[in-house]
Amino acid sequence: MQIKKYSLHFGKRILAKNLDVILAEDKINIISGGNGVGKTTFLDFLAGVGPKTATGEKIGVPAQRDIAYQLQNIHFFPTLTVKQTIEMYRRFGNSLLEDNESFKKIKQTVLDSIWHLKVGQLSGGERKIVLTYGQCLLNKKLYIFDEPTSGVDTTNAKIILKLIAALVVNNEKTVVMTSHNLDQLDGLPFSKIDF
Ligand SMILES: Nc1ncnc2c1ncn2[C@@H]1O[C@H](COP(=O)(O)OP(=O)(O)OP(=O)(O)O)[C@@H](O)[C@H]1O
Repeated sequence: MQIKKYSLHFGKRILAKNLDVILAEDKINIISGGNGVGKTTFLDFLAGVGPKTATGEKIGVPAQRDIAYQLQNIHFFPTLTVKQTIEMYRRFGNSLLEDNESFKKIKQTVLDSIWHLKVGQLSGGERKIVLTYGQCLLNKKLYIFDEPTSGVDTTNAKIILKLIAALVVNNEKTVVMTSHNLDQLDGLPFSKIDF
């Protein structure tokens, strides 16, 4: 997948001009850069929900129905239990993926102990883990995550990233995410795109 001549401006403020971005198919693509450089807006553009002032030619980017996009500040049904939430994702997605070691591990170490709690009762980090687990179950071609590990402790961040890596390694999906913490990606296949 490739974006040619990506440009973004807000009024007179130019954030990107004619950038060419190639997305690796076999690695997690990390959009990296300081606060406010336009990382989230690029993800919005990729997902087809960006502002009109974000433009560029998308080559090989799938249709919106084949894209899973997890926003940074997740809003979800607080009265559903974790079990109900995951079961909903299972219906939409590919529950066979749960046989993967990373899925099993996160289920056992995190999800099982909160399985019957309501999403509204969870901590911010726990909520993120539940929803990232669900997103990874979806059967899409392109997965976009905006800072999936922010607010998550180091141990759980590693587990989440392994889950995301399983999409590219075992499942041949394209993954794009933003992160301010590249150290967490040590040992995982990733390719950095600087903004
Ligand atoms: N609708 C808008 N009108 C004007 N400026 C905007 C609008 N939306 C975003 N911006 C500005 O564009 C810049 C890029 O925003 P964006 O959310 O893409 O940054 P980011 O790189 O993801 O930052 P962070 O790392 O802090 O999340 C910011 O300075 C933001 O204030």
